[in-house]
Amino acid sequence: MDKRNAIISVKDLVKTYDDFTAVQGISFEVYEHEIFGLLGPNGAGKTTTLEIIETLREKTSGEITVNGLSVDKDAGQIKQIIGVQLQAAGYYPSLNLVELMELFSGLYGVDIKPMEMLEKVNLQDKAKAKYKALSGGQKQRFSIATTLINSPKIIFLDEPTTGLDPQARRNLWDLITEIRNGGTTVVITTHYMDEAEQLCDRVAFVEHGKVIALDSPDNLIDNLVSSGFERKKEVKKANLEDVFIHLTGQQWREG
Ligand SMILES: Nc1ncnc2c1ncn2[C@@H]1O[C@H](COP(=O)(O)OP(=O)(O)OP(=O)(O)O)[C@@H](O)[C@H]1O
Repeated sequence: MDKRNAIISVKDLVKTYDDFTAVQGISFEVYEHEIFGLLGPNGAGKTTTLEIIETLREKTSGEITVNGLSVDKDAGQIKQIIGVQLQAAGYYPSLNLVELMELFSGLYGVDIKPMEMLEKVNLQDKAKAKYKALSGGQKQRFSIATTLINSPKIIFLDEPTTGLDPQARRNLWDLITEIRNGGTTVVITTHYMDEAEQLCDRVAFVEHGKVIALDSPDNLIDNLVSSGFERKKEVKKANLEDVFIHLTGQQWREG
């Protein structure tokens, strides 16, 4: 197989906060056009790692390139080719979604059609709504739309489905997959292993600031099984989440 093209390369990344080392020499590559998951317990160092790659946080040491650009020398250029979810606090309460899109595109210095951006995330019917009037899933979709404003090569999604119901989560998985299929590389963090299994092409498990495993979900599961691991309880063909989806349907919820 041809070697895949690495769009992000992280080598020996270290981050210390005073005398605490949050990231202890992490190395990994993210390939172009994949959905790459950073998984691990609370406090493992995932957000710190993402924010350093996004050039939003200083590293202590290590080498990082994004599309061949160095975070040390080319932070401005990196910002132009990545999409990052903005903090909800930036969504001025008196503006509607179209106006917010216009505001953000102005900040990025790009000319976009707000309705087209909202259509991408199926929020065209909410164009005149204020952000605070959206449901949790709609807020996340809007936030993902804002990452796409500058037509980025890579988007970073930090726990995009936390707090959402099973339908809204699955809808977001479809959306994230569509974005990837459109040619954008996606880096995501999540605490949901079913999500990582469904969505991610490859995942890195981070624990105490180190990568302890990195592979496709399939390979990681197969390796565990071949080591002799067996689930204690026999798995049913469906789970309670399947019941939820079966009962309530899969369509977008606009209520
Ligand atoms: N600005 C900071 N100053 C000091 N310590 C920090 C700072 N930011 C993060 N940390 C610490 O670094 C460690 C890693 O935090 P980080 O937010 O990267 O973890 P995470 O893997 O994203 O966790 P979670 O899954 O809870 O979001 C934690 O112990 C955290 O308390």
